[in-house]
Amino acid sequence: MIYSKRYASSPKEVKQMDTDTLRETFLINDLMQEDEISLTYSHYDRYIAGSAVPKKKELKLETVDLLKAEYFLERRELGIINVGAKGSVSVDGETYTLEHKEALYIGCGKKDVVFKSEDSTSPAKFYFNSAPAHKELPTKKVGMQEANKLELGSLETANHRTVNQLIIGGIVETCQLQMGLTELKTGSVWNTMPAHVHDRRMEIYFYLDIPEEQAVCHFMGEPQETRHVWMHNHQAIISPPWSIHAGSGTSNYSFIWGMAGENLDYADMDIAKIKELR
Ligand SMILES: O=C(O)C(=O)C[C@H](O)C(=O)CO
Ligand SMILES: [Zn+2]
Repeated sequence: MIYSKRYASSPKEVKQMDTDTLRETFLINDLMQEDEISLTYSHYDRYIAGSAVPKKKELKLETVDLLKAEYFLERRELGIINVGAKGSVSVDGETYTLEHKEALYIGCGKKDVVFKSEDSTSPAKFYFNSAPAHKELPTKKVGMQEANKLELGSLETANHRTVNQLIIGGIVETCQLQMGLTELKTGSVWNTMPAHVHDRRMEIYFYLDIPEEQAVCHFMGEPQETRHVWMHNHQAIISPPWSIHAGSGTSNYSFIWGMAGENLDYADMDIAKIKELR
């Protein structure tokens, strides 16, 4: 298992950071390694982002010492989205097949979570997020057809996109986790514009579908004190609750957003006016 921990930083601290420090503190660039589970534990809302790519062998989600738990989901819930080829997740012996871009929610209390690929020449690539949970809730699979879809932006402002809300109230009951997958239309490059903050929830963006040789410039920081981090395919970035999180690509792309914190209200955002960004 590849495992790391990230501390929380204050706006004052982030203001002083150079490129390397900013990347070490917020960028997650060890995801999607074959036959490995990678985990990053953030002190923001004790959120975990990780991946599992079972190529030659099945991968079991084991607990880590930091959790001081008998098993990974003893006090946590888990959301998984498959960004690779067909695979399955077995949850205490029950198997859920996940096609490309299908999601699975697993409530706390499940002891045995095992990731498998259908075909080792074309493995499944599972991206997952986990947050502390206070009660057991049913496991549920959600396909892209079941997603709650928001059509946002326009081609004129280069931000026409579909926000597919997958693990969200009304579709799946969770304790504090929300996850979804946003896809930008051809010709649109800006996600989450106008940008926002939500002091009540932290968030992590995981970028995917970025073509080879292209990249996304992710913007973070307080709305009047922004910084940027260049992102490549299958990298993720932690957004503190006080930070904007938005990006512009050199082509269109997709990203998975996941968040947790004080509430489960997706629409609870404080918009940062474009003209007031600095
Ligand atoms: O493109 C968007 O807009 C998003 O996908 C926004 C995220 O869902 C988000 O930041 C939710 O807080
Ligand atoms: Zn957000």
